[in-house]
Amino acid sequence: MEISQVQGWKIPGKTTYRGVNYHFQIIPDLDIDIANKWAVAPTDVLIATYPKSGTTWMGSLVHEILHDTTSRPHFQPFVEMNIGNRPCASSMSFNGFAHPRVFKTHLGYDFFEDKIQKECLKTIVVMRNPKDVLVSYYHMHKMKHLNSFPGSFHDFFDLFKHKELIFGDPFDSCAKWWQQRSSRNLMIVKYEDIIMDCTDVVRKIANFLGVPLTEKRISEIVQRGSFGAMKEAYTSFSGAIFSKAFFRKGVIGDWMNYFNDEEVEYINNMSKMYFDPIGLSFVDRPVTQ
Ligand SMILES: Nc1ncnc2c1ncn2[C@@H]1O[C@H](COP(=O)(O)OS(=O)(=O)O)[C@@H](OP(=O)(O)O)[C@H]1O
Repeated sequence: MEISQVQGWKIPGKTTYRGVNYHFQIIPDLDIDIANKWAVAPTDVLIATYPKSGTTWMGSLVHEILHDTTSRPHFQPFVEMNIGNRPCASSMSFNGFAHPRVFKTHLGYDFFEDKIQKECLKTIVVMRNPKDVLVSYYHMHKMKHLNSFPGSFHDFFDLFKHKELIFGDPFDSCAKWWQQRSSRNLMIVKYEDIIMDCTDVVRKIANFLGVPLTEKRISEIVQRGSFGAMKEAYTSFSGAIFSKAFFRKGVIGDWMNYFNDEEVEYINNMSKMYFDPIGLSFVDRPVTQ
């Protein structure tokens, strides 16, 4: 399929702001209001990601660390958009949630700079290797709620090359967050590290959030955060279709089943350009331990 044909495909309600595409559910006064409406409480936590990088997973781990709950699944509101029937945080003026409140966002660092640097908003950023992100994002676009993207993975890759993806370019997003990695209130976690050693990641997050956890509780959180356990909980609550959007394969390296040689070369060059100079790298193949 030609890219021109795929470009005829309509991203539902696409709106563009400062050269980046956003989704229709995003509130229109995006530029000023989202962060401004938010009176940050000292215990608030923001989980920031480029889509398909492990947002739901981190949301669940953080919720369990903070709230010590046994009920599931947990849904944290997105700052900028409604998911299903759940209102976005800004439409509720960030009130009405149990403290400590946990919010999610796919927006970039620029939107939250003041909140993080001046108001000490604790922020956990999850990043994932962009190759697997693109494959996961492609599968999400195949779904009905994103107008069932009609093209192949290669067509989707072209949208990425043309900087047409919703929420912009994964390289831009990761590079901007990574450059802030020494900020006191910011913690960056790589999806691949959670896969490889979830216990260590849970311990570090608990430490960052100032929550003491017993070893028993840590292992419970890790077990409840496993792909199988989470998928089961979400499927029984929301049905298989919804659950498939957020729990598809959950592995490192699925990109190898989709990328052609040119795409591998293109994306490796992007990594050289964006990530090498700032010392950011990702594991992008399964690691045998
Ligand atoms: N517990 C656990 N373990 C391993 N992997 C997991 C887990 N939970 C979610 N996932 C994988 O994360 C991908 C979805 O990312 P997001 O939650 O960020 O999606 S979204 O942006 O909120 O739509 C999606 O990746 P892919 O499987 O590659 O599509 C999910 O399967």
